[in-house]
Amino acid sequence: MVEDHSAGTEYTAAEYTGVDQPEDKYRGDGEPPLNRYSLSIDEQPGTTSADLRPEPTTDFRSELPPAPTPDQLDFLVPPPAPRRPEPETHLSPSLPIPMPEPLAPRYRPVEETPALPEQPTSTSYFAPAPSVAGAGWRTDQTASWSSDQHHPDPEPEPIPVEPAPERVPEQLIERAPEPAPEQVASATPGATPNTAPDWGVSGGPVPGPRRNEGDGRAEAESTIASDPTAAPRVEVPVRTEAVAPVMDLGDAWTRVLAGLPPNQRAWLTNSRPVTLHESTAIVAVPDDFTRGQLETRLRPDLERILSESFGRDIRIAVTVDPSLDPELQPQAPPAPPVVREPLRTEGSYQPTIQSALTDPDQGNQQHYAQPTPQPRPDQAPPYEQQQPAAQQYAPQPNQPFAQPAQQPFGHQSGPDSRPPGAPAPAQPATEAQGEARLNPKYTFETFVIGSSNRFAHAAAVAVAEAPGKAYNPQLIYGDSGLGKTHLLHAIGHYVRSLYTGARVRYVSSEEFTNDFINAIRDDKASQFQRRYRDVDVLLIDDIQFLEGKIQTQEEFFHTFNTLHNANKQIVISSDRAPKRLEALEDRLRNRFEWGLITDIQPPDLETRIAILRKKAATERLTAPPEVLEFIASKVQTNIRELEGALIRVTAFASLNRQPVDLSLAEIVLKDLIPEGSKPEVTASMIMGQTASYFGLSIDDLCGSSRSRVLVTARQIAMYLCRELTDLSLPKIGQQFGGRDHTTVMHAERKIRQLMSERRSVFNQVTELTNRIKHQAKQQ
Ligand SMILES: Nc1ncnc2c1ncn2[C@@H]1O[C@H](COP(=O)(O)OP(=O)(O)OP(=O)(O)O)[C@@H](O)[C@H]1O
Repeated sequence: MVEDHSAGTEYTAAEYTGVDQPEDKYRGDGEPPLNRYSLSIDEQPGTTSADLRPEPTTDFRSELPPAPTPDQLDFLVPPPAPRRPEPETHLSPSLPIPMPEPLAPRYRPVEETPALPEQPTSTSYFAPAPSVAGAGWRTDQTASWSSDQHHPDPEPEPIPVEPAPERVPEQLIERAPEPAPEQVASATPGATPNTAPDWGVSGGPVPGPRRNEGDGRAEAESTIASDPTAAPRVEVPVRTEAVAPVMDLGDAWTRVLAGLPPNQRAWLTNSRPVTLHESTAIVAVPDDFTRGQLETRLRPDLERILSESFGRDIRIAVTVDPSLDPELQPQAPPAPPVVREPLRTEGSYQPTIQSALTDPDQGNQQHYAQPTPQPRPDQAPPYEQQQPAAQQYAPQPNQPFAQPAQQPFGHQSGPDSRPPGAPAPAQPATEAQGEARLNPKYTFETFVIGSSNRFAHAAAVAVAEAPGKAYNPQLIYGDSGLGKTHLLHAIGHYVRSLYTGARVRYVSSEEFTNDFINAIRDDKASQFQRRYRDVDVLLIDDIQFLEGKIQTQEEFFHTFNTLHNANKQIVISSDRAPKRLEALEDRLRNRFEWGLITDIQPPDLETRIAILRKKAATERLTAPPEVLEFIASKVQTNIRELEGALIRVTAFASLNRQPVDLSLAEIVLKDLIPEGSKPEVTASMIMGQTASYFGLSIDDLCGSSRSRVLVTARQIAMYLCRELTDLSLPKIGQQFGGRDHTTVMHAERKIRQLMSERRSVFNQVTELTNRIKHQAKQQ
């Protein structure tokens, strides 16, 4: 069954082929023959939202959230009301989806939840959590902020080693019996030996609770240490006999430089320590590649030396500051597009996706034009600033999910402390739009429903209609390219169209991580918290990216709790079911299972055809039905790849000034989709083939050179990774020297565009695809 909400009705065979054809029931047990445009329906026109509920026999999948254990509820203050009765959380595939209930908060609404600033600051990274089972910081030395995705390069590129600025005498590092007097003096400027400064330790036992000295900071370690029930810490030995503790990150950094072997120290040539916040040392590096090296290869040694220097556990967080790159400085254009720079906090805050979509150098903004014709000024502003959401995305009357009318979003109690029914605080439309950061193309109207995504879609609609009430959180998982991001954005648009002033924020987990690091670095904790906690709906994409990032998980845990306690909606996407997110903390995974988990499966043939048809219409690509069906029959698992195939076919026709027909499509797709089982293509195959095709090295592809040939080669390789592998954007970015995911997004768009404009690029992509697939088949 395939539905298209853009017209408020479903696709019918007649609509698709232009002739009247009898409706055909979707069989569900196989795919219809190719010579039949059997976009069958089983619903009648005039469908309402109730019709979006899945039929009892559809193959949607849900996971039954387990009942919470008492310790999961302990942290809630006030103690939670009894959890919702079973039927509401334990969905059975054989039941229709329960539609949102008017008042079904999971927990008794907090009477007067204090506004955020008054909240006990001990519920966040910036002030540690109360002592809760499982809520303490992990202190084992293997804990790290970075993903466990290691960069594949075996060794760093040889970089001329510069002498360390100040070499600390060997004996101070290894076994100095007593701190050298001058060392102590420099390490504790203005401090008496007995004074425990904010960050430091005196070398004695771990101090007891020592909190809130007026600046909102906290010592998580102290909290844990004072809690006799806390898990034993894996201590970095406080080597007061061997190493004089330092109080200053600069001094500690000097020891780091002195203590590393030359090949490792080379990576720090242009790096600089920024600040020490609690147990986290922020280090700035010039580029993402170096960041990758620090986060993977150098991390153990860096953290060991820093921990020894301070006499307590120190972890590093690495941030990118391109101004540290001496090569880039003279070439910097007046207003360079920030592609690889992660999110910054206040002031220089750059919504990464926004910049990628709207930056003239980063692709075609028209590409993201609102698909539904909108009255637009000649000079269209960035999409976030186009119109108030209520006008822009107001659902059409015949849309089945257009049930609630526009209403203020403020009827729930929570940290915003708005009285029930009070209108939302005045919020400039442009600001609200910018905050949400939604791609206007990803709406429910442009989302094609089939049996593979019906449940996820229906739940998403329900969540958008009753945020914080229907299912909270909602978690959507599925393989790459199946529409998770699309659904998240669609929820955001729809909420904003239904509730005036609703504060919606979309963020990828990678951006959340970068934002968090930068907030610590810049001491902008409260802005960070406001950004993610003062929202009505938080949409967080690709949560698997948080795996292994212990402190970001910690912060997200508190963000989640704050929002959930206030009945604010959280929607999460993941490439796996929560149970399989092994490197996420249990308490987070448990919380993900509180709400509703829906998966998205690869679409069936009918849905694929409908998606192609929709894509062709929105991109104004002309392709006859038999070509769409041919493409849909060839590309079966990934919708992004499906769209890519359509683009290749139409680009080829456009370059050759030929009509798009079946024979042309066969030629173009012959090598793109080989017969038989799909060979597994890996990123390293793509990078290897691309490098040799262009006469480059893999290091060139990963490096920072921006020569024209290199940029094109790199972008083609990224495009092919996106099209031929299941790797997510951040993972592809990692492969290419730790680049930001927006760089990959940009590359994908750029190559799609260039393929239809430049024959050379089209040929290069085609030839490379052939070579890569050929190699994959051999293996
Ligand atoms: N049901 C659908 N109807 C229309 N377009 C779809 C549908 N599902 C996916 N798409 C399109 O496929 C492309 C990939 O989807 P999306 O980016 O949402 O996938 P994803 O699951 O988030 O992938 P990843 O995990 O790799 O980020 C997008 O252009 C999206 O609009």
